[in-house]
Amino acid sequence: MRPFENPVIPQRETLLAVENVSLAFGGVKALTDVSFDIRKGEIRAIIGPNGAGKTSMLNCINGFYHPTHGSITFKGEKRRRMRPSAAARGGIARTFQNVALFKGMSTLDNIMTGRSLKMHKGFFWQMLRYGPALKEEAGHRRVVEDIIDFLEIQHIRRTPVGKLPYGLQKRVELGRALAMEPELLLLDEPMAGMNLEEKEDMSRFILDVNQHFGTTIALIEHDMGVVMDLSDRVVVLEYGRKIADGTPQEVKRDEKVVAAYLGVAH
Ligand SMILES: Nc1ncnc2c1ncn2[C@@H]1O[C@H](COP(=O)(O)OP(=O)(O)OP(=O)(O)O)[C@@H](O)[C@H]1O
Repeated sequence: MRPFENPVIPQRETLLAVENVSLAFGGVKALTDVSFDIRKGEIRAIIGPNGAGKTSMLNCINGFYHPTHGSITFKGEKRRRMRPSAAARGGIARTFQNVALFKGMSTLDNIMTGRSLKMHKGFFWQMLRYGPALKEEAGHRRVVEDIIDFLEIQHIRRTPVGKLPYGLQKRVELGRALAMEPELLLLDEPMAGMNLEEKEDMSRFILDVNQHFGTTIALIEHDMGVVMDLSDRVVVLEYGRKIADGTPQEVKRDEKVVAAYLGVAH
């Protein structure tokens, strides 16, 4: 049993609340009146068949898209519109369905880019390698080296990420998101394209991030085994609408969920 499910632990506070969110692209309704919450410290899965609106929902949460209707409240602050940079500064980091890294740069430098929002001495001073900027950079490097140790990728710290196998690129992307020291980490299909061993490694890192750093995690995942093993609660979308919400066990038994997945290959 995941610690979160222990009945003696009182219900955790809400970190993020999605309320009646709708999103349309012209005539296409990507999301219709979706509400759910993410509690502090939990792993929350967002699942559903292809085109259900999962990525659109993550994009609303981190400010890439602005809901046509509804609102998102993060740490008690309700926002109709939020820019991705403001979301990142506020503590929301994400990874993408297709790895989005600087392919020619090393693992170390890619993860270092995750620290840019934390840098007080601006780019200009960093370029001049001005004293205080150098001292600050050393501090950021220590954080990045800790993340590299944590993710067990010391052996590839100097390798350009474009030369790495896909599974390791996904791990570096996780490292870059962790470098932001997020309160809420959004993972868009973190296991996509991975073999079984890579999936097991990634699952272990996701659980470790959640348990050791207390990071709240929302993840989109198609592999049901992974969803059932990792998540505390699951929200299910179909055609842009929420059709179920509950523990993995509850959701698995839900007739609407079973029907939504019948005949859908995942
Ligand atoms: N930028 C966009 N412009 C137009 N339509 C879009 C855009 N982004 C998403 N959509 C549409 O919104 C709907 C939801 O798409 P979304 O990518 O959020 O689904 P998903 O559940 O993440 O799918 P998948 O599992 O295939 O990644 C789809 O009909 C999609 O075609």
